[in-house]
Amino acid sequence: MRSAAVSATAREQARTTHTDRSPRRAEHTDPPVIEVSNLTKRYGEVAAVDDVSFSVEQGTILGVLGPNGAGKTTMLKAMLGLLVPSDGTVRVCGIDVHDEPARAYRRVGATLEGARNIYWRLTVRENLAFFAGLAGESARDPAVRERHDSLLDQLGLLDRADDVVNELSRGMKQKVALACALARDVEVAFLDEPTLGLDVESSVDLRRELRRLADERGLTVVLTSHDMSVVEDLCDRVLVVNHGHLVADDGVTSLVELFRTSAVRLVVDGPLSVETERSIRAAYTVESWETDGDRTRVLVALEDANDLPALSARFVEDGGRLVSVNTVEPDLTEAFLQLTGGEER
Ligand SMILES: Nc1ncnc2c1ncn2[C@@H]1O[C@H](COP(=O)(O)OP(=O)(O)OP(=O)(O)O)[C@@H](O)[C@H]1O
Repeated sequence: MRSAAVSATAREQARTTHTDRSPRRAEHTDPPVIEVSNLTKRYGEVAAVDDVSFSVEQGTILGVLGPNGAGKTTMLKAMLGLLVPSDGTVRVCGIDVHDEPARAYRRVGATLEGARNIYWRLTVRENLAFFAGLAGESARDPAVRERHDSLLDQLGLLDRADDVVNELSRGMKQKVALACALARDVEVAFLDEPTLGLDVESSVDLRRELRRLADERGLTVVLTSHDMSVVEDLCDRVLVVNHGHLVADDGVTSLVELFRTSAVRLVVDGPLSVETERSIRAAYTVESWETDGDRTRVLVALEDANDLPALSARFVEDGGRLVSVNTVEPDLTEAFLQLTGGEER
């Protein structure tokens, strides 16, 4: 993966390019399922969420990315009506979540703190029945029972359905929490870090199930994640949040496309004079240059692949030997680092 060294121009480009290019958006004519308008939440001097607006169409899986402390959880809580915003409004299924939280809540499932909100002394199936019951649904209703069985099956929990949650592993508890969020016939699911703590297989099961629910039932999903592979693999659209601001709102492919410039990693053994280094740095965008004994590793941003032979030739003109040349394609992780300034927080 590339460093964020050449990111200034790309970041500027990204900041001025964001908004509304969800591939699904153009296909829809229905009103959006979620409408967030000028949402702001301040804690004293800190604006955890700062004047954020966006809307989400039915059946979209929306990923919310951002470094630690960017404002993702605050945004999710405000969207769920769990905290009072300093400014702005949130409508879910046309209902203002702050004016009518109970009515909005009936349409929504959520997991916010892993498996902490489920009942560890009840069995898996009893938990699902309880959460469905909150919306007036009965687990004796064959349609509800079928939904629960399907969820448990897809998440690999069917054979543990009658076990007390307390006896399950941490990852399984996490999956039960997700099943509970979807136990009612909800239209929107808000999932904070849904794959955290899941093994690879469980994470894949969960992604598959969310995709199925979005495609077959039109479930709209908003999830936060620090796992780029989950977002890249699952989400139709990505919001990138930094310091409470929306810095990007786009499809995964389009976000990666913003940083289309490829990089080339060259490893050279042998001499490389100071003059050669200077002339390469003057002619190309060198992102990193590391020398370790006789070996030099260099990362160069290259706009045009046709420049590669000339670049390689520059590295061997002092008599060195080219050990390897690899192109490095941009991915969502790189796009994220560039959009957020590559900050480790
Ligand atoms: N109850 C609170 N009181 C004061 N400040 C808060 C409170 N909740 C959040 N904050 C601040 O708001 C900012 C955003 O926090 P938030 O938890 O929304 O970030 P996040 O993007 O979810 O982070 P992480 O990825 O670490 O979970 C941070 O600066 C945080 O310290």
